[in-house]
Amino acid sequence: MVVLASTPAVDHIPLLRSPDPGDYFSGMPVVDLSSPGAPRAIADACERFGFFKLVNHGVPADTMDRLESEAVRFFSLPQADKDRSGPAYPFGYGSKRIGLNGDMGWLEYLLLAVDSASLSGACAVPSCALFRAALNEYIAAVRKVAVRVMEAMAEGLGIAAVDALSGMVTAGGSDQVFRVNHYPPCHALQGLGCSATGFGEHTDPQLISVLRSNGTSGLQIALQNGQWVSVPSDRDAFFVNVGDSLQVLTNGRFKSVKHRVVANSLKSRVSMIYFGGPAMTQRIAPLPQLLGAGEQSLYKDFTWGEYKKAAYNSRLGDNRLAQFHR
Ligand SMILES: C=C1C[C@]23C[C@@]1(O)CC[C@H]2[C@@]12CC[C@H](O)[C@@](C)(C(=O)O1)[C@H]2[C@@H]3C(=O)O
Ligand SMILES: O=C(O)CCC(=O)C(=O)O
Ligand SMILES: [Fe+2]
Repeated sequence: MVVLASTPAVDHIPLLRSPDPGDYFSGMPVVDLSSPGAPRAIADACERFGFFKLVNHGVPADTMDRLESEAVRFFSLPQADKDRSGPAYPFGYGSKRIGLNGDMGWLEYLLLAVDSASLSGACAVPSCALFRAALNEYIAAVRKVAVRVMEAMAEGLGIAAVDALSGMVTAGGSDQVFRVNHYPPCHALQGLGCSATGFGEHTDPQLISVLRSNGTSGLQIALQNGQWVSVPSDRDAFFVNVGDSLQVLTNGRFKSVKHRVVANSLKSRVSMIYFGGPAMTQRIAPLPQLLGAGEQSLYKDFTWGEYKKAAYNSRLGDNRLAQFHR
């Protein structure tokens, strides 16, 4: 991190040295979901990086574009109108503050509850009918992709029950969240050789996160050796993250990937992310089918409800799983 005499606009936002363009992720696994080799390729990418790019996923470009343009329209509203959709917690519009424990980023966002395959009936935000329709269409589609990916993960891991993982997000009471992030350009830092932190480094607590962004890069992931690399944007693809809970279910075989977003000084970034979490009472422990003879769980026993509570009491960059290690 760099310390600069910052401008008032970015006061309280951590600054990062601009990524070296040479640090683009050249070894990115790209998985074709329509190919017979997808299960093995997905499992391999989750073991090596906890992250991969997904193509040929079958979600029409229109579905993605419609939501993107409705989101852009929403984030262009006057601040007072957007604030009427707040606060962010438990669900709603938020700006710069992330979580409830003092984290800040150069972004604004909508955090939304998902109920089976659409926005939760109780979720009044956003109030615009077109935006809600675009959200519901997109959420239904991305959730299907998440289910297909989790089925492929189970197959790639050699588990006979195809729904061993996906069943956790399709079960009644599963805890699914949807988030739309907008990172405005951070003009104040143009030419200064550093960038504002859009979304600070963290791992996602859930099982799986499926992200789609516009054509503005900014997402970075940490490789297993600790090196940060930038993920080139691709508006036609999804990017899939392994979350903490999936790392535990696989007893550490799949890696929960550390990631962050760096704001661009010239262009806005819009991302939409589906987070697949299980029901609050779901026990999070290594699947017995994955434990070799005599192999013990690396983790203490806990439920998703217990883990979520601990996660929401933690700071963004904390190693949340550490307290659950045996
Ligand atoms: C600082 C925080 C924000 C977060 C809750 C937390 O206390 C730690 C985990 C964060 C995270 C990361 C992934 C998702 O964006 C998110 C919605 C989630 O489930 O966990 C956020 C939380 C948030 O923004 O509220
Ligand atoms: O907005 C992005 O590109 C990623 C944000 C993220 O990691 C998150 O919301 O958990
Ligand atoms: Fe994340």
